[in-house]
Amino acid sequence: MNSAVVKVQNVHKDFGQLKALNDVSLSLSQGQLLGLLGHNGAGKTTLIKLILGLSTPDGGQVEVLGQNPATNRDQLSLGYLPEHVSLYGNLTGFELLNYFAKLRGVKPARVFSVLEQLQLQEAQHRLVKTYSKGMRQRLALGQAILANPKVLILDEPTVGLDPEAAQMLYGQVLTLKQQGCAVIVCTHELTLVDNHLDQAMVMAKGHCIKQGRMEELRNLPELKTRIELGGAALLAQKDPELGQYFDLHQNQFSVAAEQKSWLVERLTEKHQRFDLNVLPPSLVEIYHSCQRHTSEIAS
Ligand SMILES: Nc1ncnc2c1ncn2[C@@H]1O[C@H](COP(=O)(O)OP(=O)(O)OP(=O)(O)O)[C@@H](O)[C@H]1O
Repeated sequence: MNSAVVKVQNVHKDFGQLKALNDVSLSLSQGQLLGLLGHNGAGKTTLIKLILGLSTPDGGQVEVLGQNPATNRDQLSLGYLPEHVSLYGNLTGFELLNYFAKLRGVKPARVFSVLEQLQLQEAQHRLVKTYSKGMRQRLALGQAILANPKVLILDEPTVGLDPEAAQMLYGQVLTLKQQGCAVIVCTHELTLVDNHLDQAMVMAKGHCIKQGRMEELRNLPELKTRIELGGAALLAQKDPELGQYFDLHQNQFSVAAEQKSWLVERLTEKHQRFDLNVLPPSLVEIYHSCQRHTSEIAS
């Protein structure tokens, strides 16, 4: 098992009376992608700022690559794509990345490889102000990954992008992840990241409501796995034990993690049905189930 490259332990952060972070912990290993989710004002950006070393916690500890990011920020291999990026429109894509490369002591050859990786080589000599939103966002990702960061933080990276541009951006993020980069993505676009995350953390009112590996979260007892198959209604009628798990409205079986194996076994062994489509709980369902706990938290 890889050791954690980002370790947040029991952090607190207050702004006057407001407890922006309340006993929040997380741990992320090399090559893992963590989704940081939560309503507006939940504390996601505050947490990101602590990890980036842009602010310090009032309690608890933050370690990035074994160091305190607040005191060793310049030495840390950290990339950041903020939610609102302003790029110099009167520079070309190449000039812009070259500028950041010089600033960070990155070899010029890396600029070419990043432009190629992000499929911007054809547009590299055009002014950035002529780029589409998707191209600008890719360029912004380019500046974040220029120095080959070991940890990359993305704040709402796909807002305003069309589905194709958004998928392309996540394609790039997955490549970085495969190369061992640990990635934290803060997003409200749950459907887009559902299949890509290794871990998710749901925050509300400065608390961590739920966190874990996606397999664990999809097996939370309060969530239902859905099973589709042709003629499900007839089968449910014939077999009352199966029938108790039949959802008439959705025309499918709906079962908690605990009974999932039983149901699948029943369908395959007793009824010899192998044409099942098993649909585990989605990230949206996980998120909404967590939000139900939010009202129990005092502001
Ligand atoms: N510098 C600050 N001074 C005072 N309050 C702050 C400061 N920064 C954040 N807050 C407050 O802390 C809480 C958490 O803010 P934060 O920006 O971390 O939320 P968020 O989850 O990133 O929200 P969003 O999804 O809207 O970006 C909010 O109530 C916010 O108003």
